[in-house]
Amino acid sequence: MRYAHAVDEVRAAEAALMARLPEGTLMQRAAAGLAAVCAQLLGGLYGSRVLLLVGSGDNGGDALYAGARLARRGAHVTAALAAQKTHPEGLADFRAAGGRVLDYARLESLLSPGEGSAPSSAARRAFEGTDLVIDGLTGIGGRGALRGLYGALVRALPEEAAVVACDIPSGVDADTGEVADTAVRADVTVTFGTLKPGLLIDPGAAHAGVVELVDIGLTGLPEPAVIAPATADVRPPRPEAETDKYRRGVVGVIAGGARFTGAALLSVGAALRGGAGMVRFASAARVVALVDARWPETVTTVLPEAAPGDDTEPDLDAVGRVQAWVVGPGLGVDARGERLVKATLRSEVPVLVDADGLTVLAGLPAGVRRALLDRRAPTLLTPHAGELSRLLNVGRDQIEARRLVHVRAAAAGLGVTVLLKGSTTLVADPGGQVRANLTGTPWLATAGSGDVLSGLAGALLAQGVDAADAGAWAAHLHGLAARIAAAPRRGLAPAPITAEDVLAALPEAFAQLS
Ligand SMILES: NC(=O)C1=CN([C@@H]2O[C@H](COP(=O)(O)OP(=O)(O)OC[C@H]3O[C@@H](n4cnc5c(N)ncnc54)[C@H](O)[C@@H]3O)[C@@H](O)[C@H]2O)[C@@H](O)CC1
Ligand SMILES: [K+]
Repeated sequence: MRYAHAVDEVRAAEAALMARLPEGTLMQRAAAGLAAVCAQLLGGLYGSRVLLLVGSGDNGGDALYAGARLARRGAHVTAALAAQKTHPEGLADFRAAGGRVLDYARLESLLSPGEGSAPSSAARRAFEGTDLVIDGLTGIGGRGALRGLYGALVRALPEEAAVVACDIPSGVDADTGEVADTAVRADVTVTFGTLKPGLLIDPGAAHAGVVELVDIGLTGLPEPAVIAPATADVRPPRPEAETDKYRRGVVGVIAGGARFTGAALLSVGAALRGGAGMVRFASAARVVALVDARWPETVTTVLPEAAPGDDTEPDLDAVGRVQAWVVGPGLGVDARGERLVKATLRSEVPVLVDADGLTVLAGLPAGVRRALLDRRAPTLLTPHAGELSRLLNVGRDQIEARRLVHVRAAAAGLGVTVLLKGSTTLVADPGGQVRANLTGTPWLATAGSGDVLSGLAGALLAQGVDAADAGAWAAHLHGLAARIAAAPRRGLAPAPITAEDVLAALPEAFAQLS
């Protein structure tokens, strides 16, 4: 499990600790950890060329002290001072260790653009041959787009050098993972005390590379703002010898309609492979026939079409007893879809609403929606950014840029658990805790993969897993399955996959759980 804390929480814990320790102790601990990771990456330090990017705050101080440690062990270290004033004691130590300083004025002239925003050839020449860059421009104090020389410096970095970010890649918002404009792309981020949410959530996570946590002795941190389960933390119930199919959990899937049938097939398949004892499926006759043919182990029910104008609630009792409902994939957003979404939400078992089911919810008057979602049993909504945009009435771009903020707002505002799909899938509880999934892969961005996720999470809900774990564990397994499908053998380059491939790889993903 990886834990991340918000910046305010880190600062409060650091302040309490600093008050008890001699001045500068924490920074020395941070710098020692940073230097150790850099030394390991470089292999031999002697004669290696290291470039420090030094900003105006303590993040720059960490980089200067770490640079001094590397210089004392024989590395050629240059500090590019991107601010007029940098950490004075750190700079003095760096100079005393024999470090070379590229001061602000010199850096400014090196970076003064030739054409457009491309780095000047002078900067390229100056940085040529660098083995390793240590990014100490901004850490948890960074706000908004990189200003002054920072952005130009980051854009002028030599491509061949390894990049180690100090605490968080500069340009990434530590609390949200937002990247306003330019941000450092690190191979490794060495972070101190605890992870920051921006290291776990895209787009920030994609800039962080491998995240190494250095213990600086922080204690008294509150409950983490974001947690990221590891594979060992994913523990779906295992059937025991005496478990029968009903006790393992029965999932009811209501999916597919006049236009879409594939979504129903994928969702049912994933529910079957997700460990449920039985899957019941209900839909229009045409979809039921397809499900019967593809998944004969499913118990199916044809839902009669309502006559125009007839808004009596569908009889879900006719489908049989279930321990959780999955409603929405390919359902359609017409009156039929609306009646089915309402009927499942009025039941007393956990409900997962996905895809068209979410669009239906978004279209309901707020009061009706609130009443439907005010239920005792767990409710899990699984939107992608577009569906969440409709639910929150916020632009899709806004959601993509600030995923953490919006998934939390949705869970708190709707009073249910919300799983936001995307490059980093996030699952938020109404209470504010968020789980981030680290197994995602861009190969998952393929039609139908969300239908697989909904069936899988539904199967976990039916087995009694709570909504936040069901969402997070399903996302984890789904990501593992996609990776297995994309690169089935070690050493193979990943290849494009379909949702069917993800479905087929689910048993192997389960096999990786301890
Ligand atoms: N507080 C502590 O106890 C410890 C802090 N440590 C380091 O200190 C860092 C936090 O230091 P600070 O609070 O000084 O903050 P930072 O060094 O992260 O950044 C703050 C400085 O950067 C400038 N700045 C912010 N956003 C900018 C932008 N977009 N463009 C250009 N300039 C920008 C601000 O004006 C300010 O001068 C941590 O990330 C960590 O690296 C470590 O030494 C461990 C101990
Ligand atoms: K940094």
